[in-house]
Amino acid sequence: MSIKIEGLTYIYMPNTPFEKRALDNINLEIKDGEFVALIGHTGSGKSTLIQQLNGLLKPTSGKVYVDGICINEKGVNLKNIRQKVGIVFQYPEHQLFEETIFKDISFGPRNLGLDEAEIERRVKKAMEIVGLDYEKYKDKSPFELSGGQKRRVAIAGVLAMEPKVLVLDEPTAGLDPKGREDILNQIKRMHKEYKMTIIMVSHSMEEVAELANRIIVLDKGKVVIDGPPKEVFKKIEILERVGLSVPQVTQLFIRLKKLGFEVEDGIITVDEAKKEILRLFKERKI
Ligand SMILES: Nc1ncnc2c1ncn2[C@@H]1O[C@H](COP(=O)(O)OP(=O)(O)OP(=O)(O)O)[C@@H](O)[C@H]1O
Repeated sequence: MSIKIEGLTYIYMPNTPFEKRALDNINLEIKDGEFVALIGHTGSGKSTLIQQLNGLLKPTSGKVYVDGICINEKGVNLKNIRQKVGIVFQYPEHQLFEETIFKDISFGPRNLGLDEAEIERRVKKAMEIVGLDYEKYKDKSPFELSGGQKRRVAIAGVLAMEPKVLVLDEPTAGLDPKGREDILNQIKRMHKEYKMTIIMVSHSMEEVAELANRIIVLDKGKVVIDGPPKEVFKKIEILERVGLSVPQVTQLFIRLKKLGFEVEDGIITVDEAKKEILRLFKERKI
């Protein structure tokens, strides 16, 4: 299922002194199965853009197509679109409210009017994807859990709608390193095993280098770079101009090269760095 964005502009509070052009003529196509990272400095328009993907915000001008359907036309069933494109907002655990984890995760499917067996199947599957044991947790209160676990329950609530595209707005914000790693591993699984299309907003270049197949860089509501991580992280000058950087290992290898070591270009993950350092040792270049 693809998402296509044509000439999308969005202005907050138009024709007032507070008018703000948050998105400025965005053109994009996101294909089935992609893992896209959306990065950009604070205020660059990332959250505004993702809210356009399921019709939560309506374009000032331009169009958004989901699965070939223009979602901005009158009469479009937005409930249907929101089932296909699930959004996990920042700190989604703040929206947990039911007394048990089962009830919380089943809230969306129940609203769809599904029968009890189907609701249970979906809750079980969603909990499995986020790594929460169904029998152990289903009757517990979500408020008894750790921060990372609460977030997983919240994500499971969106997964229970069985979206084709999952949009995550800074899914690791505020978590400790273990919580971060767990959530990232689960997102990786959703993409690999469950074949979901993932769009992830992140401030961490390390996370993005590790996970995404494609990076879209926003600045002042415009797309300034769009490409595979290795290509994007070569454009250091543009990234710095828009207040971003490259992963720390990339910075390290750029310095090693400047110092005269014969290192490969385009090292962006810790794993690649490890292999490259081992190669240098083997070939006695360090
Ligand atoms: N409800 C709103 N009313 C008016 N202006 C807004 C509103 N929401 C966002 N903006 C403005 O629109 C621009 C884009 O904001 P947006 O939240 O989309 O950026 P962002 O890249 O998601 O930032 P962050 O990384 O801080 O979440 C900013 O200048 C912001 O101040």
